[in-house]
Amino acid sequence: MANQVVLRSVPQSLSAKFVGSFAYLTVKDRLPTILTKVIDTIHRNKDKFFEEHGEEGVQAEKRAISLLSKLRNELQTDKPVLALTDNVVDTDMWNQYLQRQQALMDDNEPPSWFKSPWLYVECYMYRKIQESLHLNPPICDFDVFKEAKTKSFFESQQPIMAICTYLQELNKNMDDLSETQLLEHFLKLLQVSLWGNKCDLSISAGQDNSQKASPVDSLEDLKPFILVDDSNLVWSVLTNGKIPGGSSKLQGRVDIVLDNAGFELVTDLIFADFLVSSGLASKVCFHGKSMPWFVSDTTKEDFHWTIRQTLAANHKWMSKSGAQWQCYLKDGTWSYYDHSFWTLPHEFCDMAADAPDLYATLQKSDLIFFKGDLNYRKLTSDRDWGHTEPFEKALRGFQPASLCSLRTLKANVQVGLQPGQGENLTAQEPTWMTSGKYAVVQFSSPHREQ
Ligand SMILES: O=P(O)(O)OC[C@@]1(O)O[C@H](CO)[C@@H](O)[C@@H]1O
Ligand SMILES: [Mn+2]
Repeated sequence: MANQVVLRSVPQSLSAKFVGSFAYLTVKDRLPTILTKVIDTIHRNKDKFFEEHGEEGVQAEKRAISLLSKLRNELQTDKPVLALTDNVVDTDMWNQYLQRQQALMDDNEPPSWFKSPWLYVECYMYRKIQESLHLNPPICDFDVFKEAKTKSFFESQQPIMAICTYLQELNKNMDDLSETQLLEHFLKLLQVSLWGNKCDLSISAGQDNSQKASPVDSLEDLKPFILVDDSNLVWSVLTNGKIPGGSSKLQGRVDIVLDNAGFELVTDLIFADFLVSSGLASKVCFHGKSMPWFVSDTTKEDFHWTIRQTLAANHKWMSKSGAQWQCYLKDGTWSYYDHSFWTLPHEFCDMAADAPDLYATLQKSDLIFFKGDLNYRKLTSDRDWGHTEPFEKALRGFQPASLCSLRTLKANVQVGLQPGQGENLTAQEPTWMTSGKYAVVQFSSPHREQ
């Protein structure tokens, strides 16, 4: 009974079926463009495939491109979404999900690109890119987005140096900090990690070669764009409910569900370093993607590559930071995990039932940070919620531990706002939900008293 009431009160999924919506424009314009870039990347790497696998590599390249061109055509002409055929670890999960989507369709129509939920078809596109490679074994490990991720890391060297310098200076003085100073630094580094999610991948972009292009310097100007700021509740968890002046640190386990590689990943590593070196946390578990995903998302390879590059940098504080991070990984203070659930199309409220092992892992955490926009869409089931609906309600029972979303807005779902706040923003700036200019630090806890 109660379940039926909950089901009926869930708003509909965002979808390209709403012509003119952001979902519609993404499926119509952005996804085919991404597919075209993927095809181009594979083609440009033809010589590499030949060098590595001979003629077989070239044939694999041709077949993969042909599958991807077919996919792009199916997308653009709103053809049915097809079952996967690559027989790998998550294939059955995807095909079962397709059946679930089928059951949701009116008049027994097949799920399709413009009629099904946006979250589903967008995730499906990235999984289909992977299928086109899985079906062509010599090139199945090729990361079609690697070049873009690498470029974004190298283009952000200036702010990366600045933030590593900030971290190392802070670490030197950590023992002398008062609780109030610790809180100040915590807020700064949390916000650096938050704005690291901005779509251009670099907070200091456009300030060209200025030496003082530190992400920390921009924070004050960015504050008005944080629409919900629950940082005090996050701090409260990390200090066992003590406000500044007290001296109780959680020293527990923090999990970070990562989003993008490049500059954002570095800001997450910096934040994680601070949490450990300040004693606020004793352990940090990172969660990344087990396949190339949404162009810039972090895979295991990206994670370790980034740390190696930071260590190898010709910059004292960057290099010191990288060395410290290697040590944290070696001694188990930090650990990296991936799980196929993160690259499934499921809303996170499905996790307890569909990936109970991952849910149980997260339940062991004291505080989980979810980075970025896609994680927010999955937390809130990517539905058309009213802006004043409570975050807890949109989570629909997903509550493995205290959690905090650090997200810049790049899709039109936003809950937990004050009455009138969303309407005012819409009146002033119609694209406020998709421009990446605004952000939220949104917290929820199973132990929350209010
Ligand atoms: O999760 P992220 O990296 O912050 O953003 C992912 C994203 O770029 O992809 C989708 C649009 O195609 C949106 O959810 C969002 O804008
Ligand atoms: Mn991403």
